[in-house]
Amino acid sequence: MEHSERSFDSLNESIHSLVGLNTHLTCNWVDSVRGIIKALQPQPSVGEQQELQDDNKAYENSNNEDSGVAISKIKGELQVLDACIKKLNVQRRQVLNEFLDLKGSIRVFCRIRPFSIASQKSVEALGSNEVHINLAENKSKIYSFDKVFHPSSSQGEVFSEIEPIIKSSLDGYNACIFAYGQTGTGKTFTMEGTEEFPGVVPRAIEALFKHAADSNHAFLFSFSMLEIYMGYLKDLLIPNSQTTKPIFPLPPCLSIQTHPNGEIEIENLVTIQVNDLNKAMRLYKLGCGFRSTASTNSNRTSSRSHCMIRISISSFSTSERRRLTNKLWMIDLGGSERVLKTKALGRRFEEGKAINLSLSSLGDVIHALQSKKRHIPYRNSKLTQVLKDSLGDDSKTLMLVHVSPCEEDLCETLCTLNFATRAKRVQLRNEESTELKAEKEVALNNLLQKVKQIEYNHNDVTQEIKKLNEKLGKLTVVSPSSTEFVDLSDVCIEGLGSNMRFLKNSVISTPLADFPRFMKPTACSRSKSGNAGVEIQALKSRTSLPPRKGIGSSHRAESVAFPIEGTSECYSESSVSRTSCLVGPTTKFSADNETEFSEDTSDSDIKVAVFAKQDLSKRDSIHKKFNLRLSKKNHANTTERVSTQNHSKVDNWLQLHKCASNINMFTHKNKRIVAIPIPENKSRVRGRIVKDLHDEKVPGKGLRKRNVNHRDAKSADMENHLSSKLEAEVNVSNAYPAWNIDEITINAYQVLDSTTEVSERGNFSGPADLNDPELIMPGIAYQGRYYISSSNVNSLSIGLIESPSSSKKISNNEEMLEREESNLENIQVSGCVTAGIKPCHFELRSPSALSICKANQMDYYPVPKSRDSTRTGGFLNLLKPKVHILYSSVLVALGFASLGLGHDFFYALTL
Ligand SMILES: Nc1ncnc2c1ncn2[C@@H]1O[C@H](COP(=O)(O)OP(=O)(O)OP(=O)(O)O)[C@@H](O)[C@H]1O
Repeated sequence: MEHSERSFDSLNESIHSLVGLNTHLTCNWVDSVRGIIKALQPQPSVGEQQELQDDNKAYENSNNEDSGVAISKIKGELQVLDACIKKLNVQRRQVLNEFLDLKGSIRVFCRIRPFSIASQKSVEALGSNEVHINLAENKSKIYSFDKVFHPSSSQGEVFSEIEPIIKSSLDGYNACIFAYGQTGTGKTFTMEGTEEFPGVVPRAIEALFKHAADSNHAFLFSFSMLEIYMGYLKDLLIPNSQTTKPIFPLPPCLSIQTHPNGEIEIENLVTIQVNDLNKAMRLYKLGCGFRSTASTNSNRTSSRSHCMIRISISSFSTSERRRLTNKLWMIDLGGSERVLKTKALGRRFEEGKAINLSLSSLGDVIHALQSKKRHIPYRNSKLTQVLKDSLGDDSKTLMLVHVSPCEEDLCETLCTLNFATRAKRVQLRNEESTELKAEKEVALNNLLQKVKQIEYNHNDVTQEIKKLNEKLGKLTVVSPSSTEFVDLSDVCIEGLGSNMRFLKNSVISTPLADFPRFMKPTACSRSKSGNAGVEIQALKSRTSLPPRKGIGSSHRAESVAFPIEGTSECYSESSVSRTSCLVGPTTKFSADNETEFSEDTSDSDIKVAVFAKQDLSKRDSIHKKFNLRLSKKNHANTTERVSTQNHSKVDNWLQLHKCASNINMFTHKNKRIVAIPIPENKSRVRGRIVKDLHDEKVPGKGLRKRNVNHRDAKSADMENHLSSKLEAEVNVSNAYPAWNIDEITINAYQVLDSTTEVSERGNFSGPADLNDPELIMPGIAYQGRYYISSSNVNSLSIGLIESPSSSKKISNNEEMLEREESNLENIQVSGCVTAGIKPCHFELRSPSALSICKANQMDYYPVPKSRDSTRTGGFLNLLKPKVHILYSSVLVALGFASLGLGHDFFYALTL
């Protein structure tokens, strides 16, 4: 009370201050206001306070009880609804499957390209199922298809017919969508489309993400893209030689492997997990950019290969899916063409031949499948080998046949329709009775209605579940959805594991001896293509591997996938060497080291990889390292983290391509030489960063240091890169006498791969191989012969180190010193490299990098550069004063002639 009285005493003062009369608000003022407010509230007595606390407790308890009941009630309802959803999913899958089966497991659609006015029309669509062909004046033929698209049909209409197959693929069925047809009839337009009219592939990707989001299951999509060009598989997510700036070393070749359970995997194919539509689209565009296309007589941008997009879908609700992981293939086949008509020559001719051959093999396979033949000739082409597990009874196949309406293409149109006839027993109009047709139509309609009804119910139930989850979220601190997530996280672990089934399967111990000899390897298959760079690594590492006999138990793996440090989460099936070249020196794996191949070259395309136990554990640990295990706790966060991880990884992959596009490549005598860009502002020298030295004047020495920019490096490399065995003899001599060289260093570099060079260049600038004392030459050594013999060396650099007076280190593989122009001609370093039995000699104008790049380039000799150029430089220097005198004399003569000034004046000018 006393307190309140005191407060009231100061009320007057406080009110003054409140209305602004008191300009300085002091602590006292604040206290007094607080006191007034407190005093105005009636203070409960001790008894009252106790009562209030009891009331609160009781209220809280009753509240807790109520909410507890409500929560358990909602949970019960959720369980019922969940069961209902599962039931609906199963029903939908069954009905959709029935519907697709009735339509035929191999369905053929026909799309007629818009008519060009210049020619006569001979092909027309009749209704939505028939194509009418005018053969001659009184002759015509009608073909029936599952669906015929008129020339005016939109991309959306086409896709709406394809969408059930996309849905079916989410149910775990393997599916193949082909675009087949004569060249220039619109296959690429249908599949890829344009910005304005997106085709089947972008729409399918979008639909996959949409349906996956609508469903209550977690899906995992992995994206791969390859092409079959002239019978060779090429990864379209890796730049290749067809594109302007390929990476180096060449990516390892792709090979087709058959799992004992019949599944097909493509070894070394880059597979990237995509969690988001945009990223998937970006990858798709990236792949499209690397396709082999060329201008032909029939099409300005003719696809010269089969382009194959594979989306692997994994989901974790095992009971409702046909498979845990299934594949959706979308294939833009190369255009069939009559070589005589297209008048293709040379390479175009070969490409056309290869395309026609593989198309014919595809026709054979589909025909054999349709006729239920015992032997299906999958092995006749790479295309059918790759699709072996996705073509067949248990898969959905859709052939989108494209025809031209023009009369001049009639012959090709008939060929295309004959192909379609083989693919599906396309009946001529009268062969199928109208009654039968009508019955089928009714049945199809009924099934379609059923599917729609089920989907409608499904949506209702999903909405209900969402509402209940929201309610539950409000009632509980720990969101009920997190419990859902916990379940999901379990599934995720299972699913991820299953997606990477190779790891699980790999646990099945299979003694090496169990494999027949023909499954083993081959020097030939290894050296087949693209593995030259890897080969060195393989050879090197082989020494460190335990002898083969010692491998007691090894593990069979159909494919191996693991995420790569610092790059995309790319599941490169067995693509260990490829990925290591993307990652850097720390992640060194080589498939070749770890894989047993077949020795039968004819069987080298289909092989079973056998991995050593220790390697699997290595990969396993990588899986762990990269958080592929999701913890139950904080799953919501984890999911988010995983998804952002994936996103960033796709970004990394795309980023990597940007880097790769900066890698320049040029050829000399059919050998590939790579010049890798050096960052302009800084470069690493022996582990420390050296600032840009461009045009920096070194006091007192008259020297200019500069970083070798990319162009310089390129030209220098071009001229100085030598072939070699990994044995080199270097003779450094004739150094410029005025340059007090104290030390000559010869550094051997172990260039692992292009990425290593790009990112870790500095780390390799030390004397690399490093235990060899001959590699570093201390003391004065103007001349000498040094022998470098090491299997680990694939790049050398000569460096000259100045006397302690200047104590400037002036060389590095990346950093060259050049004299002032006037001195350039005097600096010479000559080297001699023994390449096999043929020694070759070269000279460098400056003490720049001398690189010996790559093995297996025995016949590659340097272009002598320096002698000519230095001579030219020296000659010019000699000429200079004479030219000057000549010039002055002319001036003098002109002066006399025109101005008539005195002789002495002009003479002085010449001095
Ligand atoms: N339905 C269509 N609507 C509009 N333009 C089309 C349609 N079909 C094809 N075209 C156009 O015809 C040209 C050739 O098409 P496209 O390149 O897709 O043929 P293709 O069958 O893939 O040929 P190739 O087998 O030689 O690769 C393109 O310019 C394309 O835009």
